[in-house]
Amino acid sequence: MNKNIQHLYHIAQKPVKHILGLMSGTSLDGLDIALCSCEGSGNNTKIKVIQFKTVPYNTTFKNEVKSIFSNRHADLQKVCILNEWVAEEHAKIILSTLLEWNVAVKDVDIIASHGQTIYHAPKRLHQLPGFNNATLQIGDGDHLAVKTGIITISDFRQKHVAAGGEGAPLAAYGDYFLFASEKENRIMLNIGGIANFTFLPANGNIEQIFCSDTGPGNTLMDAYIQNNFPGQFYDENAAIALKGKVIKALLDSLKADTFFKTSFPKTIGPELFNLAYLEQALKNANIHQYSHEDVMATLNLFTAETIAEAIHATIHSKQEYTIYCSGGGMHNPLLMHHLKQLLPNFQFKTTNDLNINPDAKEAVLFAVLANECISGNGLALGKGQPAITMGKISFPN
Ligand SMILES: Nc1ncnc2c1ncn2[C@@H]1O[C@H](COP(=O)(O)OP(=O)(O)OP(=O)(O)O)[C@@H](O)[C@H]1O
Ligand SMILES: CC(=O)N[C@H]1[C@@H]2OC[C@@H](O2)[C@@H](O)[C@@H]1O[C@H](C)C(=O)O
Repeated sequence: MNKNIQHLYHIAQKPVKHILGLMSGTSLDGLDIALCSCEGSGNNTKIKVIQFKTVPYNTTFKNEVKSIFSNRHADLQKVCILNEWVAEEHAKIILSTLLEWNVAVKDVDIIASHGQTIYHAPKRLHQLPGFNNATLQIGDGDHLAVKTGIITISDFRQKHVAAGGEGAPLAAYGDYFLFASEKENRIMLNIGGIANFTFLPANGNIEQIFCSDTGPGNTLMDAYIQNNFPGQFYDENAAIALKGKVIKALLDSLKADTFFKTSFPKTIGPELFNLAYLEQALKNANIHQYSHEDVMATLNLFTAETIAEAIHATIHSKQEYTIYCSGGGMHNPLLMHHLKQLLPNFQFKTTNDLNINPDAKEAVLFAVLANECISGNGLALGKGQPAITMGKISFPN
């Protein structure tokens, strides 16, 4: 038997595995690294985050990835080169972080790497007859495995597309295993570049469980800041939005896209929600003069309203639900203020209350998916989400 298969077989049977979950999201702020201990699989999964860190990307990394990110006219040679380069950069970050944590490479069983999405093209976006949903993540797993010496599971989204999904959001699988409760109705709300939520009613009816994007999280706010406030990456503590007034006509125009009327589950990315989208909304609303502060105030409320409306559209009963927040947007005080106003009957907590650091949640999700890939079985959730295990396995030699 190939020694790698033998080694993997051994890992798959370990009562406790150490899995390094990696997420590089649409915000391009940094690489989230969560070292997790995983016990069991499926509904019996128990995860502890032993270490977590977001390693911020330097300007070169951001600029290189931005040159192709959600860009239909990207240079194909650049795409080819970056697929390898992103993995090399991630491998360097992993090795230096393990050193900093004093964790030996041999003590990590598996790397679970999301990679970097560079283009996400569900059918509703590309609308090309005869072509299916498609999504592309770079930072190839083979390079990570060879450079780190650790078995790597990567490219989780392709199987979801192959089995009839849109390749995202995948959070439902991890959210169900880690956070479903028989006592409490839960909504797991992640506000990253794009916002998404998982619906977890306490009735135990797996058919009802799904996860969907709601629209922009921070992506439009971040893009506007980066374009108009040189040197700033995001609206820290909503300092700029708090100085502005909402432009109602712009808000209505931003909300007019058919994405918001499409049924769940659905996904989207900065391929739609970008500065061109904002420009078009300004044009449609006939707005020619405005302050940056007013635009930021409007974008902030736009994010909040589209999240709240998606949650209202899902929950028809009078039952109580608790919203567990995660992702960088939960640190935006104005956004959270709006959400609490718009969803007055909901309790707000964070995944910290469920023992998972909210900034680490997505990296933990990929650790869970890798654990399922080697030790679990496919899971059928509701709304036609495919019953599959996900990820491709790369050996170091
Ligand atoms: N103090 C803060 N004030 C306002 N916004 C903040 C704050 N801290 C973080 N953010 C926002 O959170 C963003 C990062 O969020 P996160 O790391 O969850 O995104 P991501 O993982 O890249 O996204 P995705 O889940 O879409 O892939 C920042 O770009 C910023 O917009
Ligand atoms: C294609 C892609 O990378 N999508 C991401 C993105 O970031 C948030 C949202 O858009 C979500 O759909 C997804 O990530 C999370 C981890 C998911 O699949 O659940």
